[in-house]
Amino acid sequence: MTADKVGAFYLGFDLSTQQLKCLVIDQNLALVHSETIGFDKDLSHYKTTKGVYLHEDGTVECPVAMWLEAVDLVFERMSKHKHIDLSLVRAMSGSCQQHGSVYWAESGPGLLPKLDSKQSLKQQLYPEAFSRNVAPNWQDHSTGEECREFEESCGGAAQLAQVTGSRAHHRFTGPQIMKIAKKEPEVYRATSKVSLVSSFLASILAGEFTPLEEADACGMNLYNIDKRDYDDKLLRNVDDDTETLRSKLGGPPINCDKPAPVGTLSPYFVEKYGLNPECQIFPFTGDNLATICSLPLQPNDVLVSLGTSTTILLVTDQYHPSPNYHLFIHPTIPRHYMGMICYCNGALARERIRDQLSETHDWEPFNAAVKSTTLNTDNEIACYFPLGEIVPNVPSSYRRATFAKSPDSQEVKLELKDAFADIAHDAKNIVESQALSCRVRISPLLSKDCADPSVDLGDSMVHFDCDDFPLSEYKKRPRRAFFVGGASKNDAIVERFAQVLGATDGNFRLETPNSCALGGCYRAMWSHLYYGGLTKAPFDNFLNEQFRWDTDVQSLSLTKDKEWQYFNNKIQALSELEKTL
Ligand SMILES: Nc1ncnc2c1ncn2[C@@H]1O[C@H](COP(=O)(O)OP(=O)(O)O)[C@@H](O)[C@H]1O
Ligand SMILES: O=C(CO)[C@@H](O)[C@H](O)COP(=O)(O)O
Repeated sequence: MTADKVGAFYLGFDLSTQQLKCLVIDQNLALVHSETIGFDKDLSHYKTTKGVYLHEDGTVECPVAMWLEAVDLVFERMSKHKHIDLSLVRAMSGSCQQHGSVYWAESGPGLLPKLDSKQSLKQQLYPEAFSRNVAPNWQDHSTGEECREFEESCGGAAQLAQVTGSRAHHRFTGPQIMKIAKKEPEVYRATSKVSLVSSFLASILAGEFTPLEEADACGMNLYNIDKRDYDDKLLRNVDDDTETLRSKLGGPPINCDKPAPVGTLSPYFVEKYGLNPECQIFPFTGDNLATICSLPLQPNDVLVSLGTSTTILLVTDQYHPSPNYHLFIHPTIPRHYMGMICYCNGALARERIRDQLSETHDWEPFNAAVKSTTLNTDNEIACYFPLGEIVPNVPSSYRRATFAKSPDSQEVKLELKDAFADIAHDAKNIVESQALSCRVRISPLLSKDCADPSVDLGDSMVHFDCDDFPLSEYKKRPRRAFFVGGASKNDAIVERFAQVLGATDGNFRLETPNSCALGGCYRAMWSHLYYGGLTKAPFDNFLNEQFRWDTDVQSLSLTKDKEWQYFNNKIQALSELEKTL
């Protein structure tokens, strides 16, 4: 690239529920250092449990002062590190837990530019700068009433999803602010500005109040994605005076189409920790949105996170909202969205079957069944939901069936079963059906040109979630699939998922506990270079070229067409089976 990059560092933060993490990368995208402040351990005087206060009524919140202390502590530790010259940091960005909100008092934003480096952030900002000492956390589930009102005001869950990318959720910021306006009216009145956790941290670092970032603002149930503006009908759920609320929200969110700094680093950090006064602060976003920036994900690529839950993140140009998943504006690729599908029943459901095959909780018998080519499950389909499921939205349930296609009508007939021949069938079927559920849910989000022209699926209709689809919808295949999370180290599970999803341009596995903070580093670096005219490459091309493919991901085998086509036959059966739930 250019000489300007020589000796440059970029910082990526992640202010999550349990910790504040800061990663340092160099100009070659190599990780140079990582610093973590664990809230329960390093700031134990706040007496949080896993970073939060849990209340009996379902309220979950985090102390804002703890975050201020964590920011000073992370810089203090990094400044003592011999190998990191903080004056070489050119830019910072990062991510934070989504949906959480911080409430500034009238005097709060004005205090930010005047911070004295001889005192701490907490001494100078807390409690005066805030109208509320605690911030609602995404685990809060105390806003059932508010969610109902949000959906009713819009005509229902599907309509709210159409406008904002998601139906109403307890954790989303709109219902949370509504609850505070209703139940703590004096606090709401005393609030001059509301930040998301992401814009709060960006404001602290920039030393001035910073508006919300547009991609993260999609997690509020307040932002009209089509109009790219707050929706007055939805704002009225919180405050009849929508202009007042717009002002509290800090005006229009920061547009993600082109990178621009929200400011340069506050003199507070420059003087106190020896950072560069020209260091740029670029917008911060939500953790999932930053995760897609940690990989060279391009349109129609999919990230499959096989953690406790299964979460699919996907880059799409198709705005096809559903009450069962989320769409957010993409933080770095213009005219694109991030689709996020969360399943409750991932690893724990698989573990139950594993344990029926092995008293010692060994994955080997489970894996042998998943990989078996002789165990015949061709006409079997099943759903395993020990927990109520989000997609499809059903209570805890198990269903097993065999199926047959009637030769004349193309219809699929199910025969429900209490059990299959043995548990090995369940092992194979659970992995296949979890993956098939992902395949049918991501298809409507893939571009039309992802359809495989060599495949004819017929004209039958199927039903998933709130929509009827022609079977031809499922000719689409993602471009590349990236696997992360605990179960991604299991070859049998990953290979089966890869076969069912059918990515055309490769399957990859990566092991990193740092995704969102790393996404912040990459966004900081690309934004700095793009804004300074040092690269013209869009974010996805830039990362695709610069990415450390040799060291940071493992390339898995390509999906064979035949293996993918095998599962075409089970789509109608899954649709019929879900109708029985
Ligand atoms: N070798 C393995 N095979 C299958 N699953 C595994 C394996 N190792 C870990 N897992 C699964 O990974 C899950 C945890 O995933 P992880 O990403 O670490 O958690 P979290 O989502 O809580 O961050 C466990 O519940 C376990 O079922
Ligand atoms: O609510 C969501 C996404 O909608 C969660 O993914 C939180 O954003 C998780 O935050 P962490 O504590 O994991 O950072």
